[in-house]
Amino acid sequence: MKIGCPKEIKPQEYRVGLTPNAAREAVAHGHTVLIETGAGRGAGFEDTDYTEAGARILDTADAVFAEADMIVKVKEPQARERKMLREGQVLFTYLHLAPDPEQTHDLLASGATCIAYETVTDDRGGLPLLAPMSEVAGKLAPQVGSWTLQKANGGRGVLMGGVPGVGPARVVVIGGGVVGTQAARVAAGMGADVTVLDMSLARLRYLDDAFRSEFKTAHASKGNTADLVAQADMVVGAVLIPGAAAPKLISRAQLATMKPGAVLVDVAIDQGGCFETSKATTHDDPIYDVDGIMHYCVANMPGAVARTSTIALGNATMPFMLALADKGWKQACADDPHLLNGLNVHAGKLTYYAVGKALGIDVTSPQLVIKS
Ligand SMILES: NC(=O)C1=CN([C@@H]2O[C@H](COP(=O)(O)OP(=O)(O)OC[C@H]3O[C@@H](n4cnc5c(N)ncnc54)[C@H](O)[C@@H]3O)[C@@H](O)[C@H]2O)C=CC1
Ligand SMILES: CC(=O)C(=O)O
Ligand SMILES: [Mg+2]
Repeated sequence: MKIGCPKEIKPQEYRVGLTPNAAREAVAHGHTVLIETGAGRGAGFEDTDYTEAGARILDTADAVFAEADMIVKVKEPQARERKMLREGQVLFTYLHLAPDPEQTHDLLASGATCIAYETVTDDRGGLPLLAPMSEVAGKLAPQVGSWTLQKANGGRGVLMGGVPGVGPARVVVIGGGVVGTQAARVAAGMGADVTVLDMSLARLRYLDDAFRSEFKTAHASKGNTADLVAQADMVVGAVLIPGAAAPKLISRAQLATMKPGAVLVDVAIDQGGCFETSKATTHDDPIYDVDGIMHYCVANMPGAVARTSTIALGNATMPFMLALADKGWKQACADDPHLLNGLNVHAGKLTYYAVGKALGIDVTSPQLVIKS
């Protein structure tokens, strides 16, 4: 199979879909690997690293899309990339379709087969291709949130760890999954007073067992959430219902109950955001103010630490990329129900129920699609 990897074109996105190590493995499996020139540079990989791994360098994204049977990327395809997709081609990348009707319609129109990293599952109920980027974004959240809390950035002017005689910042994390756990650990490590809210009692039990000395837990009832948010200096939004649009957990009216200059970091923004006032921002212009509350809503946070993120993502995607290339997408998905859960679009049909529900589009069962 010909596997193509274009340079990412989303603003300030420096990750790349294939590392030289992944390219080397694919070549060892008998595949041809096509890399757009400069695709890896932002993550510290030169064209020569790829040619030494046995890949071929092409001059343009158009050439990569035209020749490749499968495109491996990081971010959801941008409008220009969507025009280059074609029937029969496989796209393997993050998609986040539920909050993105335009992208969904373009992918359906392309006729391509689109497998979303974020809905591939594993045996333990996890999301193995989302987890590494959630670990990164979770660790970044208190870092960017503490920067936003600084006075010059519109924040409250509160230091995360406080100083002797002055208490620490209060940080509330809503959603105690991968992002939430990492965010809570880093915020606690910075000396903040941290509480993690989750709907799942099983998850709260686990967090309490593992991290009781570092942070507190609370059930994410509306009342608890409202009380804690009103006292918070920083709130991190980290909830997920896989593949679905994020539930809105803080309304605009609630902002008036918060401390002026408090900070909302909405990591769940890639699924539409979990605060009513969230709208996606970029690394170029990451923060904005609504009613005196500072919002940070960058939808590709891990792009800021592109080298760490690229290597972590590549470690996770490699076995799935190789299965898709070795067996073809249909057989690979038939053999692995977890990979089949990643199938969101095939030949003009939507195949993921939570996306169909969010966008009001009919869904065809992925099991039916692989039998056809
Ligand atoms: N902005 C960015 O750059 C990035 C965003 N993300 C996003 O971060 C979000 C969280 O991802 P993960 O931590 O990997 O998900 P996860 O599945 O590990 O954790 C989500 C948690 O939210 C909880 N939850 C669901 N509904 C809730 C509610 N109404 N109230 C309280 N808790 C609730 C679940 O019980 C679960 O523990 C996702 O939307 C993901 O796509 C991930 C990486 C990068
Ligand atoms: C998960 C995701 O959307 C990202 O890493 O950018
Ligand atoms: Mg994202």
